[in-house]
Amino acid sequence: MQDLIASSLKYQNNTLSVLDQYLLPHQQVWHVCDDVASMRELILNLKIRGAPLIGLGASLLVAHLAEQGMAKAALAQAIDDLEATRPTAVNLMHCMAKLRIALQQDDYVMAIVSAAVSLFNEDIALCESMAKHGAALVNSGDNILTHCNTGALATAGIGTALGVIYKAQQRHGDIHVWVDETRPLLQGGRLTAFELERWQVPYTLICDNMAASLMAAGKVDKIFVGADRIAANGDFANKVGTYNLAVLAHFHNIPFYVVAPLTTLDVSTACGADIEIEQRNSAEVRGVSGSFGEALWAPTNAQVYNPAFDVTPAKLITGWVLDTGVYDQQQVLAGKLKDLN
Ligand SMILES: CSC[C@H]1O[C@H](OP(=O)(O)O)[C@H](O)[C@@H]1O
Repeated sequence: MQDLIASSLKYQNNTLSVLDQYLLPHQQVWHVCDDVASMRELILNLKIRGAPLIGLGASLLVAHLAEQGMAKAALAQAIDDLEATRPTAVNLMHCMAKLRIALQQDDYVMAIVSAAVSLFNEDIALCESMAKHGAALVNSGDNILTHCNTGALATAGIGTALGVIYKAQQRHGDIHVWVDETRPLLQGGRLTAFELERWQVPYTLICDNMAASLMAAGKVDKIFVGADRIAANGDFANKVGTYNLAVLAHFHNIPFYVVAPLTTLDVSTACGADIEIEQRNSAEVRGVSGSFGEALWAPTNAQVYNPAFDVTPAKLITGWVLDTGVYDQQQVLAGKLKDLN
């Protein structure tokens, strides 16, 4: 398989490597990955994360295993096991479905490698398209709020929502970004801040509970977020805390945009209530340190609720920025997204 290089995923000299996003920004550690168990561990612990990227990482691993001579039945099992790793982001299921089709071909090794390479290169192009459409919505001097991390670290290209912000800054040169730290795993404070510094985009880091007062003070002009799964009616699942922002934006009449590739649309899921929300372990909320895993701040036995995502209804969304264009609420509530699939 040809060399493929992205910000946090690379296939070089027949070796698949993943940049450990859990350790960023203070440590940059690349892990070589050559088996299903290690890819599952990397995905489960958000060392590789981001809806598009986990699908691409899993796909490149399957292609690598196919080239290494893994038997057809074992490849089918690998696809099943990888697909089962995290339930909410549909990109993983989309990629694994493509590989299952490739596995049925006579020359399934070539077909799987070709599919994995196409998925990777397509993602780069999808990011550019989303960024172009989304940047057209940004005005000079805008203060944009974003949540979690949706940049190059989470994709093979420049990102989804953060790709829009990057392209808008290239166009205007004078935007500012409010960065939600995004509890509990701090993808915003750790990863989005890291990327915006790299891109020299001015930003201010905030705690998630500060967004409301900034909106009340008129300091937020637009909100752009990513998505893990968009239902047929336009509802979408995204990092927990997104729904908070949508309700606040609606109250304060602030444009709220979701940015995702069309492949994040899952027309087989009718509405947001049908999206499975991944429940994660309590240690992430309690905070764990030290070799004994003692809680950093909450009592060790605290009861914890830790959904990784929440669902935002279509009625709170101003626009859906896809690689195919921007769709407003009237179009989506009239069923436009189903026509796109
Ligand atoms: C372009 S990434 C989309 C999506 O994935 C992130 O979730 P996680 O960090 O748990 O992988 C987050 O919800 C982003 O908006």
